[in-house]
Amino acid sequence: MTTPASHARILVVDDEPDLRTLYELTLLREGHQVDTAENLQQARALLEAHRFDVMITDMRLPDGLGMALITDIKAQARNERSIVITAYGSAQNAVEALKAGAFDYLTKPVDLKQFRAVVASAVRSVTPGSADEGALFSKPTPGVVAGALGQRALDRLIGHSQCMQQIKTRILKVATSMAPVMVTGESGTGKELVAYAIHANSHRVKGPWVAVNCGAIPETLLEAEFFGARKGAYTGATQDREGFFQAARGGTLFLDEIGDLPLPMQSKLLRAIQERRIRPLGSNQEEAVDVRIVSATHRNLSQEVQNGNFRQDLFFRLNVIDLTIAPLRERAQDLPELCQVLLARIAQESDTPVPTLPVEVLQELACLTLPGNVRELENLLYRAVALGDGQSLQLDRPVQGTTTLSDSTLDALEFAAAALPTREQIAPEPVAGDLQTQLDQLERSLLLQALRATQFNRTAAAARLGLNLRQMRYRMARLKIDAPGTEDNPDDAAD
Ligand SMILES: Nc1ncnc2c1ncn2[C@@H]1O[C@H](COP(=O)(O)OP(=O)(O)OP(=O)(O)O)[C@@H](O)[C@H]1O
Repeated sequence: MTTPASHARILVVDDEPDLRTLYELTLLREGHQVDTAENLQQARALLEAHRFDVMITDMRLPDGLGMALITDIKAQARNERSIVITAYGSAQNAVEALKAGAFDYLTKPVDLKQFRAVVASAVRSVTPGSADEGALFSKPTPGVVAGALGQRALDRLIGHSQCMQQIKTRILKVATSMAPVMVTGESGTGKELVAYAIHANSHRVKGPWVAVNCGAIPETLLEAEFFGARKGAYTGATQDREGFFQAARGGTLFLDEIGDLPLPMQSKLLRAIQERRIRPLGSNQEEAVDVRIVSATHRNLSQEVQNGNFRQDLFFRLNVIDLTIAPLRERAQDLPELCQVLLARIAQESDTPVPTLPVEVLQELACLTLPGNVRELENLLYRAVALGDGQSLQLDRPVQGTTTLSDSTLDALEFAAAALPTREQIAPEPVAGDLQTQLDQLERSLLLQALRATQFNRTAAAARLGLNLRQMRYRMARLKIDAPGTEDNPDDAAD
């Protein structure tokens, strides 16, 4: 019989009897089944005999480091989620444990509320059927599989180049832990799409997705925006306000353009991440933080650290796992598929037939440096469609540089182009004749245009169309328009 996810089987490893008992009682009270060990040897024996949902281990044990258990679990491809308890101030240990595959960590002295929250989060993330005796007779652990929402988020990332395939595999791998992820890549390479796919494939998918552009917030408002503010904390604060950390509780906080954060705010963010507590402006009470942080930057942050513009300790904290997206010019094989999908989207928005993409245009595109990557490609294609005769495309070349294609790139490009579906295969469904359907289609394309022009910020898109956010949400739901952050959590999305 499999343990229900909310009543998990948990192994606690700690050499201090009082702490062991405290953790055990806390977990029993939550309805979990608990086994305890006081050293590595006992823990290994228990792990050999049973499968658990979660293992909680102290870092320092009489016969070695708790890290060894995390490494064992990883090496044996077991399903246990490990939580490591580290001494206060040993940030390095926590980061190393996360890198070694720990699900999460806690710092001593352990706050029991936080302890329960972290365990609950680990239990929620466990693949059903992975623990207890039932699992001993079950088939080998399947690989990580995306849910429907997660799959859709992955599908939005167009491209089958080696880089994109690796990125998708890594998204699935890193999604299951709480370790902070940093997504790097040039502007327009899809960092936000990747970050959202991590959220959509994590056990936090039912929680909010809050995307923040750190570079777009005036410095004086940063603290209140991040941590919230109490009524009267500053002129104009007429009521209590939630910050990003509160809004993202139980979900993912995406900190885009993290390199733009000024140094004083970097210190405050570091403290919030390290201590997992925040204090809203004007409040004398701290609140526990329960968010997973994914950050992104187009800057070279190591360089920024060297130049003294970014705190090394914060970099270290945020960059536990890094995902780097190659620029489009280094993955020319993605170009045909990207053009095809983007052109189909543009055609649908403007209710015109999908134009053909002559191979010469494709080659011309592949020669461009495209510093703005996919976003720039999108804009180029928009202009090309507008300038074209409705059948074939005409490229309005940007002023920025070009590169010469190597023979292998040309081959890859031609191969990828040949594998694309034909125009007939991707032609949109013919429009049904009735007025309401046609009006719906027109409305849909106008909403999509506004959303795309505002990076899917629904508030800004609504304003462009003279609507309020509620009307926008209603129309998007009615016309089944998905946008990053709007599925499942319409109230918690980026805007
Ligand atoms: N692989 C991809 N497949 C489909 N669309 C993509 C891909 N990469 C980027 N895009 C599109 O390009 C645009 C920019 O993507 P996104 O905002 O995720 O990039 P970014 O790297 O976060 O950009 P910035 O650094 O400017 O914040 C979006 O419209 C996105 O849908």
